[in-house]
Amino acid sequence: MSVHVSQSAHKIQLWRRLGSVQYRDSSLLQRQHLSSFSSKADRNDDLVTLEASPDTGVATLRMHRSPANSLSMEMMQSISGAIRKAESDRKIQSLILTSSLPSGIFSAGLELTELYQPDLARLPKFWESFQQLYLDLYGSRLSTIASIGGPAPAAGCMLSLSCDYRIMTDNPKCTIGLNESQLGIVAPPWLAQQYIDVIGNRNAELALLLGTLFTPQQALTVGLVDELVCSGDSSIDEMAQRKAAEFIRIPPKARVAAKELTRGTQIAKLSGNREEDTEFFCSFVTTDTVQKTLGSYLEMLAKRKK
Ligand SMILES: CCCCC/C=C\CCC/C=C/CC(=O)SCCNC(=O)CCNC(=O)[C@H](O)C(C)(C)COP(=O)(O)OP(=O)(O)OC[C@H]1O[C@@H](n2cnc3c(N)ncnc32)[C@H](O)[C@@H]1OP(=O)(O)O
Repeated sequence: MSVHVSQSAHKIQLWRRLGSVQYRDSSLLQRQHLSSFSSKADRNDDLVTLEASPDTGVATLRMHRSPANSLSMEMMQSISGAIRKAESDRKIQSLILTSSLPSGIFSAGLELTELYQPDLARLPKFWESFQQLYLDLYGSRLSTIASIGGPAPAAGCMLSLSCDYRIMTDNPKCTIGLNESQLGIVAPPWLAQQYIDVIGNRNAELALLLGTLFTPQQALTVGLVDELVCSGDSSIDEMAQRKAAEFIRIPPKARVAAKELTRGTQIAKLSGNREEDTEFFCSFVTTDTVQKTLGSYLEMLAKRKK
């Protein structure tokens, strides 16, 4: 245990050195005015919808935080709340996670305004909500199916990695992967581990280094998604329902125990390390270097749109 703590302390020092100046005051970072990236807190009440069908045992969780289902703190809390609500209904055995945005975007990952020029009081709570969402979804007793009808970068990819099965629309414009390195940041260890577990060490190593966003065909080849549906085909929902029914046919206790076999260790690891993980994140993301890179990335996104 003491070895583990001192190694982690060493890692924190390393990240601090990577960012040349420690972020202390938001005024230090007010270089650019990015008017389109200014929102922080949003209303908790209309970000997701949960539709439970006791007859089939399947619940569908639809995300609709416009414009891109990016994960603000409230959005993550809403998704976590909906997962727990579905779990509390003993008739429900399966959960389909999908987006109901007209654009089809599954999720654009973490809300970048939470990371750029962050509210320092909110930042640890934001990260804890991200950890909690991972724990709730990855550790759910329900069989979980991600129905991915659009792009799923970074934490959007994490949402799908935390499910038991991933179905994606076969549209080359819809990409998926952990692209954090392109933003000058890095996925937390528990998210990187999910990637390694799903696509294997070598694929994950390369993809994490390069920040690769896989097309659906590439994602299928590396095993990042399990099945593709022809673009424009509305049957992605039907396929998700069919898969859910297949999982439901497995006796629940055996299904949950099988899941525990492969996920229990990672879940216990983060559960016992949340404070340190949060401290690490806050000190890393607030370094001047990371803030500068995030600022440039946001500008690039805004320019690309124009
Ligand atoms: C133990 C310690 C840990 C150590 C590590 C510490 C720290 C780092 C860990 C941090 C982990 C981060 C994980 C993340 O999730 S970071 C977020 C990464 N996300 C992205 O890179 C996605 C960026 N977005 C896109 O690529 C595209 O928007 C798209 C999702 C592919 C959709 O493209 P398109 O259909 O063309 O739509 P637009 O680009 O026009 O976007 C529509 C709309 O949405 C806004 N937006 C998009 N993404 C985000 C976002 N992530 N946050 C906030 N807002 C976003 C975009 O600006 C447009 O807005 P407007 O319509 O208002 O202009």
